[in-house]
Amino acid sequence: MADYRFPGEWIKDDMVLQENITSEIISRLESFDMIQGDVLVATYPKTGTTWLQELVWLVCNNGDTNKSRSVNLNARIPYLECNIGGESGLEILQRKSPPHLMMTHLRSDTFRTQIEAGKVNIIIGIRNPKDTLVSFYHFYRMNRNLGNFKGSWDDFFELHKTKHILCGDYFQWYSSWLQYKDKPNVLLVKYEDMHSRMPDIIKDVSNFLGKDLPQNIIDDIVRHLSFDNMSTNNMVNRSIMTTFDNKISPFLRKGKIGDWNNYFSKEQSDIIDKSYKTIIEPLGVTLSFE
Ligand SMILES: Nc1ncnc2c1ncn2[C@@H]1O[C@H](COP(=O)(O)OS(=O)(=O)O)[C@@H](OP(=O)(O)O)[C@H]1O
Repeated sequence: MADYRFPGEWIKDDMVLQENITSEIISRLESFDMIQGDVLVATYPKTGTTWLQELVWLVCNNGDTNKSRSVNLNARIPYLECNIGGESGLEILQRKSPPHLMMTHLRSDTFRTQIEAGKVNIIIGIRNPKDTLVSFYHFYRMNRNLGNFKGSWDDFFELHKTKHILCGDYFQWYSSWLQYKDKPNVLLVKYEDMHSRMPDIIKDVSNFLGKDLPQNIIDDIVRHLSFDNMSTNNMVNRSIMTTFDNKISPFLRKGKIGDWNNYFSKEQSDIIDKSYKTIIEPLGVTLSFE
């Protein structure tokens, strides 16, 4: 098999991070003061981050779909550790007045002090690992920064098995965050629930953040968040990002549950099932795969 591993300088604390995510940004994040009312969306890549960010922003902004259609999502909920266009999400955030809405793909270790202080509201997004990995595989293919990954699905699966994947191993990542899931300032949102009962999820997020939205606004948000609407909305579909080649695979690709059935062998599926049963379920979390 060809060597698809990343260069050594991309590895920090046993986790692969893009080279522009520097140790300096990470140490600044460790000491960043998060205050009452701030909201941190924490997700492993490809678990519905964008979908959840858009939902959270709309809940916090009284369902203002006009504004969300005219301002890029990265400007509304900065991606803390990522350096886009010469500045990190943290720098973008610091120009805004609080309360701060922010997103991270880092494991919880970086934010231990802020989590334990209990002020920031944390929303952890999760999706079943099989669909997550398939989505990640296509993301690697369309991402110019990742050399438009040329390997096969099997090659990609092997990379994940050796944990040599952006943001590290799915299971390790969720072990780090799910230990906090029962804290009062933490809410867990499942991608599959956003599919099956979006109005309830909007209400759960609203209650968690102390917002009370009328039914007509909830209905507007549900419509705005449909896959068809988001795929054609340039403020969320990442079509303006030059690092992504949407012709290879669109950022909003299929948006389905169970697409993994088209990729996984029985052996690959068994490997993921085993980790799911030994790592995720004992943490009190069950996920839908179909
Ligand atoms: N509205 C809506 N409905 C259903 N599914 C949606 C929606 N918005 C985003 N998605 C799907 O989420 C996947 C992208 O995940 P992320 O946003 O976490 O990607 S990233 O980490 O920010 O790069 C990616 O999944 P796949 O289609 O399976 O690749 C997106 O299609």
